[in-house]
Amino acid sequence: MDSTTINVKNVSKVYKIYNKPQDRLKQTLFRGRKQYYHEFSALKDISFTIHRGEFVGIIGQNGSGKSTLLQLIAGTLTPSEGEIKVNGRISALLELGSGFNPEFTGRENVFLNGAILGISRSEMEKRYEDIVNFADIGDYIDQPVKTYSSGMYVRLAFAVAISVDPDILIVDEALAVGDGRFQLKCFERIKAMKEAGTTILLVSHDLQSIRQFCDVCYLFDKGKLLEFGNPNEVVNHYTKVLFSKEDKPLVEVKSQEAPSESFKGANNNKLEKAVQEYRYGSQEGIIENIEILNDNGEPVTSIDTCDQVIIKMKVKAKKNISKPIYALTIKSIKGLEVYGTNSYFQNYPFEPLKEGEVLEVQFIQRVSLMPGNYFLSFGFVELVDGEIVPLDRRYDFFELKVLSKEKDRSFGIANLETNILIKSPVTEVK
Ligand SMILES: Nc1ncnc2c1ncn2[C@@H]1O[C@H](COP(=O)(O)OP(=O)(O)OP(=O)(O)O)[C@@H](O)[C@H]1O
Repeated sequence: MDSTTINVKNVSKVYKIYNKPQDRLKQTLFRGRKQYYHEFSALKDISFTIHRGEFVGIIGQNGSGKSTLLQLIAGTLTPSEGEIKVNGRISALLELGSGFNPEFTGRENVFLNGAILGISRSEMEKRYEDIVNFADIGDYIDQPVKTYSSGMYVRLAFAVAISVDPDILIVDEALAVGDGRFQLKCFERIKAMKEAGTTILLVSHDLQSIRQFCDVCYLFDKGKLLEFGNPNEVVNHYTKVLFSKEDKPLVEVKSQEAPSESFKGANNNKLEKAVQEYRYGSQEGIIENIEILNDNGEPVTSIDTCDQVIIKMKVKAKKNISKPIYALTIKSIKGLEVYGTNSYFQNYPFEPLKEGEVLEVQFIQRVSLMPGNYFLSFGFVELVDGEIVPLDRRYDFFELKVLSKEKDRSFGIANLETNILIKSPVTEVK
């Protein structure tokens, strides 16, 4: 069976922008003899294929075209050029306000949505209790939707969207409106749907969720698909897009051309670098060298859980830097940010650097992490007019192996080293 669920081929979307509402009317009257609008390309020649059961994350800055794309796939917009083929039933949670009639009650909207998706009333009645339980909005279900808070609205919209057994579930940022507990419940449900073969498209500015849940991530910028692939890598690249300025684009440094690469590991062997190291920055200051040493001052690539390491980072200023900041982030192998800190967050006073100056920064770190592999990222940035300017960022530079000390089968990410005391029963005195 063909596993293709969505095929987008050379799709562009052009919006007509009218300066004044009356221009739209004039345009109709003059029937093209004069143009009262200008065109704006929201999506430019986009092509990709999504396969059955994929969990796709879509990211990009405001206005990059994400919602337009989802609406095109959902069929609520038509492309100006190109073709979209969708295989299966789509259930879409697009922007708030779409999908429900505000004058109808929650209950009425549930059945209305079912009908729109071609589900009979009797079938919807069978699902109704589940929907109400998931939404958990109490008596509001019998109130007009226009009286709902945005949180209540999302709860009901999500409950309906998942109840219709879609082949493709599209979620446009809507979850961000719900409270934390509800978001978690939604993600749990989305994961279960994915396991069952549903294809999921999620637009989100929550990069942690994208890293954690998605199989593949698409990055849009100014209407173009910049890249797609491994969520961790694409999210890393996205931070570069976010920090780049029109007048001062940041440089991407490929590992092989990285300046004075002298990273040393155990036995002084040159270490195998984390495959997906991603490096960028203005390069007006560089991270020259990083060493991870154990308590005995020996370079290590693996340590026991809860051991302390000293991470030495050598940086070089290529210009005068008045407010330098030094940063460390630890991520799990699945991309979850376990911990991040920097000298600024820790209120370390700024010590200006002169051009050519070389400095060693030490992160003294107890690694209270459960056994597993973790990525370490490093940053050398500058604060300019209250804004962070990346000089040299080295994401996922190093993969650290944390080993178990004894036969401890505790689980989780943080090793909080609980001591369990079991006391013999206390006999009560009558
Ligand atoms: N109906 C419309 N008419 C004219 N321009 C539009 C219309 N809808 C969207 N646009 C423009 O198209 C561009 C892409 O918008 P879109 O909503 O798809 O971006 P987005 O990536 O979803 O942004 P956000 O993260 O802010 O939701 C924006 O510049 C927006 O102003």
